Amino acid sequence: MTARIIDGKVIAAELRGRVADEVARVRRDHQLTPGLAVVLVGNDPASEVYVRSKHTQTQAAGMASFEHKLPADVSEGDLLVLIARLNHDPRVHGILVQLPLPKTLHTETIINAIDPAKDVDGLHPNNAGRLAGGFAALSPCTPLGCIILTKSVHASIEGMNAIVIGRSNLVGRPLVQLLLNENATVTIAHSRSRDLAKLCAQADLVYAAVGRPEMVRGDWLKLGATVIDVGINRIPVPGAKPKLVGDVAFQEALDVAGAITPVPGGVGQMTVACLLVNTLRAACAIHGLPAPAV
Ligand SMILES: NC(=O)C1=CN([C@@H]2O[C@H](COP(=O)(O)OP(=O)(O)OC[C@H]3O[C@@H](n4cnc5c(N)ncnc54)[C@H](OP(=O)(O)O)[C@@H]3O)[C@@H](O)[C@H]2O)C=CC1
Ligand SMILES: Nc1nc(=O)c2c([nH]1)NC[C@@H]1CN(c3ccc(C(=O)N[C@@H](CCC(=O)O)C(=O)O)cc3)C=[N+]21
Repeated sequence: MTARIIDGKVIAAELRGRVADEVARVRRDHQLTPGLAVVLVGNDPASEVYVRSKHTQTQAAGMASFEHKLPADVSEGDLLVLIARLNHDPRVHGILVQLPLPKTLHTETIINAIDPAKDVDGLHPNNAGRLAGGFAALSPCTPLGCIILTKSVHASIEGMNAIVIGRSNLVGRPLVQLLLNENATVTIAHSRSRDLAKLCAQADLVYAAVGRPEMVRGDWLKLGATVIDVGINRIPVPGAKPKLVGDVAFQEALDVAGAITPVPGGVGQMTVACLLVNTLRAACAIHGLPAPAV
């Protein structure tokens, strides 16, 4: 059996196209141009690639893009001043502070300072709490992308057994909440879990969000399982640019899974597309417009 490869590039491009159509509509009918501000502290090269692709795609969708690059030694006070300014800027509807922040900054203090209405990462406790309560919220982009990719395979995931490996605030935890909202049966695994292979063997849906290259092996998987690989691991290659690999041993999994996302070209593509969706949604909500049809 060879698994179907879920093409994140195609699905993300289609979603970005729908966002661009809706952006054109709100610009025309409501003179509203959604705007996204991205804050990058320090100059981690991997982060810069991601920030650049967000910038390009935001503009391609007809939205305004604002970039703020701050030195790694910026003070917490200065960063909080910038966030307050973005909170009050009427051109800005989405604020994303790239994580992780340098150790000298207190992440919780920074995230808490973002206006929850502009929190397109869904990390503010207001949004995280709303999601956990099953209420409407801005939800984190990567988990939203994981659900869309899953639904490209299964129209309904009600009653399916899902395992989420990883419990970070950015990925694992909110993904668990979204899966529960879809009526899946969810197992949450993490670094203290015992016998991951046995837990995976039960799962119709496997989500790997760990940050350990190729940790999930092919023989852990149930035959025909749908595998969504969130991991982005950069493996150094002498004399060449680093190779990207996921948290799943892709070649092994191909023989067992029913469908699988590649790295790159899978979840990462959806994260950026969903960021555009969240920015559009935030802009409409802030302006009292009905939720957009994406
Ligand atoms: N494709 C995309 O768009 C995105 C990709 N990523 C990638 O996804 C991966 C995860 O990111 P993120 O959630 O931010 O990472 P974190 O480091 O914040 O969280 C990793 C999670 O994995 C768990 N874990 C660590 N080691 C093991 C192990 N041996 N067995 C089981 N669980 C383990 C940790 O458990 P514990 O809680 O016990 O420490 C933790 O919950 C990374 O590769 C990251 O680059 C991240 C965001 C977006
Ligand atoms: N506040 C915050 N929110 C985030 O959502 C966030 C973050 N901080 N910090 C870093 C992680 C990582 N992340 C990625 C998003 C897209 C790709 C992506 O587009 N990947 C391409 C490849 C890119 C390449 O070639 O380098 C792909 O998988 O096809 C990767 C990684 C978002 N994160």
